[in-house]
Amino acid sequence: MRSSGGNPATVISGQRGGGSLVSLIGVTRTYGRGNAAVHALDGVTVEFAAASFTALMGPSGSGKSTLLHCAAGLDRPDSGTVRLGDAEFTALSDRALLAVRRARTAVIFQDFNLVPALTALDNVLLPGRLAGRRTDGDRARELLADVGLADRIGHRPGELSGGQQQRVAIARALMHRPDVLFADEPTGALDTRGGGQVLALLRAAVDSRRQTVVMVTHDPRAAAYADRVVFLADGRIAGDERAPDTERVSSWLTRLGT
Ligand SMILES: Nc1ncnc2c1ncn2[C@@H]1O[C@H](COP(=O)(O)OP(=O)(O)OP(=O)(O)O)[C@@H](O)[C@H]1O
Repeated sequence: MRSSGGNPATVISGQRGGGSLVSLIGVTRTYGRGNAAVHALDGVTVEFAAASFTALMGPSGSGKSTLLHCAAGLDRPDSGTVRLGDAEFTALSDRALLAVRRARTAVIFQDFNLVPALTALDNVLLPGRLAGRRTDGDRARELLADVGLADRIGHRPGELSGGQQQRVAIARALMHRPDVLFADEPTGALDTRGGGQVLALLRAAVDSRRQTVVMVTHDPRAAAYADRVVFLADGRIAGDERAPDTERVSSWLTRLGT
């Protein structure tokens, strides 16, 4: 086990796969001011290697979602640096950041974020249409088949189970071949079977497509699909576990008071 108190000089690197793809150095994010200030991230330094699967865990309010959002460029830190490859998010204009995010990242949320009026196929095609990219229906159908939904492409979200909806969201996320998939409790609303299918797809994105996955989860069984678990407590890195298993992750969480 290794840990860092968030010292910017100590970069916790994500081994496995290639070198570091995503890095945060000395990142702080504070909400509110004065006595009401909440230090959601308090000097976090961490790297995520290319083609690796990392789970972010920790007690409620420890800063997991804030870290994910800063790493994904959805939120801007107050200080510190966030990089994706050679793109320094913290130095980019909003417009340039959006362009990098659209090209190289995808985000999967707990509540799927599908458009209820659109079919599975049209949901998968929508981000490309909004970004003005060429529509590739064959690829969308292929991805829906890959996630086990070949016979559901014409169904709307309301006609699909939670697990099926999340698999549509994964097909949508994979459409533009992102380097990094950020997932915020992607199995939080699913039963064990549906959650297992989603986690297997995220694992396959890393193993077969060489993509990088960073996932917030509260579930030690979900974390066991990852190569590594980074633990947060009070906005700081509290631990870093390689090749995690359910038991070790659970004992970490007990120690952190979860
Ligand atoms: N928009 C906001 N305004 C004010 N405070 C916020 C905001 N977003 C997050 N916070 C606070 O920052 C801290 C970290 O929040 P964050 O959502 O990152 O934690 P988390 O570990 O993901 O929690 P959970 O497991 O409950 O989802 C919390 O104390 C939270 O209340």
